[in-house]
Amino acid sequence: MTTVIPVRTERPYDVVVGRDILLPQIAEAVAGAAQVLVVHQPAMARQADALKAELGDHVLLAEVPDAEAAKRIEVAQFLWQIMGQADFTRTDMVVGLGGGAVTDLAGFVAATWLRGVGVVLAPSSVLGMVDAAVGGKTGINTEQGKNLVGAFHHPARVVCDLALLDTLPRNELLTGFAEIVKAGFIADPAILTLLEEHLDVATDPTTPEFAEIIARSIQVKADVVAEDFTEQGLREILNYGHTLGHAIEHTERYRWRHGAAVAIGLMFAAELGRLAGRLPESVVDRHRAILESLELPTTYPIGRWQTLLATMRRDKKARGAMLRFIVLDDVARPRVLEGPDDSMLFTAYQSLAD
Ligand SMILES: NC(=O)c1ccc[n+]([C@@H]2O[C@H](COP(=O)([O-])OP(=O)(O)OC[C@H]3O[C@@H](n4cnc5c(N)ncnc54)[C@H](O)[C@@H]3O)[C@@H](O)[C@H]2O)c1
Ligand SMILES: O=C(O)C(=O)C[C@@H](O)[C@H](O)[C@H](O)COP(=O)(O)O
Ligand SMILES: [Zn+2]
Repeated sequence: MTTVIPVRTERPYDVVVGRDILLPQIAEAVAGAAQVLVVHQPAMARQADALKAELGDHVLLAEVPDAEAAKRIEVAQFLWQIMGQADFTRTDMVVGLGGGAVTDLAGFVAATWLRGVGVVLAPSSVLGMVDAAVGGKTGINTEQGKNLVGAFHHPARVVCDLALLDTLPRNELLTGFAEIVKAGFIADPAILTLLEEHLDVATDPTTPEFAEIIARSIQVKADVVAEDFTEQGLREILNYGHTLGHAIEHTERYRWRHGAAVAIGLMFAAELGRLAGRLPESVVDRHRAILESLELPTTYPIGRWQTLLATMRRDKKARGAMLRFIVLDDVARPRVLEGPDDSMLFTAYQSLAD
C-alpha cells in the first residue's frame, strides 16, 4: 500500500511512502528536467545505477563519503564543480539518495546552486524518512558545530521506499527511532503507546505497525513545518533533545550517529522539564524506558560538561548569551525554557552521568 502525506507549505509537496516505489516515483518527479544529478551514499550505489539505467544518459551520478563525512564544504564544492562542468541550469534537478546526511547535503547543494534548483529526496534510513528529508532544512557541518551552514529549501517530492530498509543494519534502524520517540513526546502519544505495546512489530519494516509509525512521525513533522517553515516559533519543538544532542555529536567529532546523540539529549531535556517544575517524574522515566527498549543510549560521561556547555552556546535557538531549550510540561505539551541557570543545567546533566 502506498501512502501520500501532503506537506502544505507555500510550495506544497508530497511525501510518498510505500514499497518498491523508488524508480517510478523519482522518474515522475524529475520528468521535464534536462539533467539530473543523483547524489548518493556508497550503500545506495546499486539503486543509483538502476536509476541511471531507467532514466537515461542525462543522469549524472555522484557518490559521496558515508555518513557525516558527506556534510562538509569540500563535498559540497565537489558537487558544485560537477554541476558547473555540466552547465547545470535552473530546469535541472538534484536527487538525494541515502540517509539523512545525504538528504541534508543534496538539499543544501540544490538550495545554493544558481540560488535554488529543484531537489527530490529519497531517504534510505528510518531517520531520513521520518525527519531529515521532510521539511526543507538543509545543511552541512563546520569545525565549530553541527549544521551551522545551511538553507531552507523545499523538496519537490520525498520518496520513502520501505524496501530500501531491507539492507539497513538493525542498529542504524534503531537510531532512527530517536526522532520517532521525539515526535511521540512532542505531539503524538499514540506513537509511544505503539512502541510500548508492540515493540517487535513496530520496529520490523515489513509490518503495518511499522508503516503506521513512519506515517505518524512524518505527519507530525509535516504539520509543524506547514505552519512554520523557517522556524520563527513553532518549528523549534522539532529541536526537542537536540541542544545537547548536537553538542554531543560535535564533541564526538561526528563519529556518533545523530539518533544516538539525540537519545541522550532527550533524557537531558526531559530532566530539565522536570527541574523547571512541571514535567512529572513518571514522564521522565517513560522517556528512559522507551529509549532503552530501543537499545538507545541514555547516559554520558560526567567529565564532558564544560565542553558540551560551550558548544551548546552555538545552538541556533540561543539568543546572544541566553540558552533556550525545548522542554515538556507534559506529553504533547512542548514549550521553550529560556535562560535556565547553570546550576539547573548541571543538575539535569548529572542525572545522565554514567
Ligand atoms: N534536515 C533535517 O530536518 C534533519 C532532521 C534529522 C536529522 N538530520 C540529519 O540527518 C543525519 C542523520 O541521518 P541518518 O541517521 O540517516 O545518518 P546517515 O545518513 O549517516 O546514515 C547512517 C548510516 O546508515 C547507512 N545507510 C543508510 N541507508 C542505508 C540502507 N538502506 N542500507 C544500508 N545502509 C544504509 C549509511 O551509509 C550510514 O552509514 C544527520 O546529519 C542529521 O543532522 C537532518
Ligand atoms: O526540522 C527541524 O526543524 C528539526 O529541528 C529536526 C531535527 O531533527 C534535525 O536534526 C535538524 O536538522 C536540526 O536542526 P538545527 O536547526 O538544530 O540544526
Ligand atoms: Zn534530528
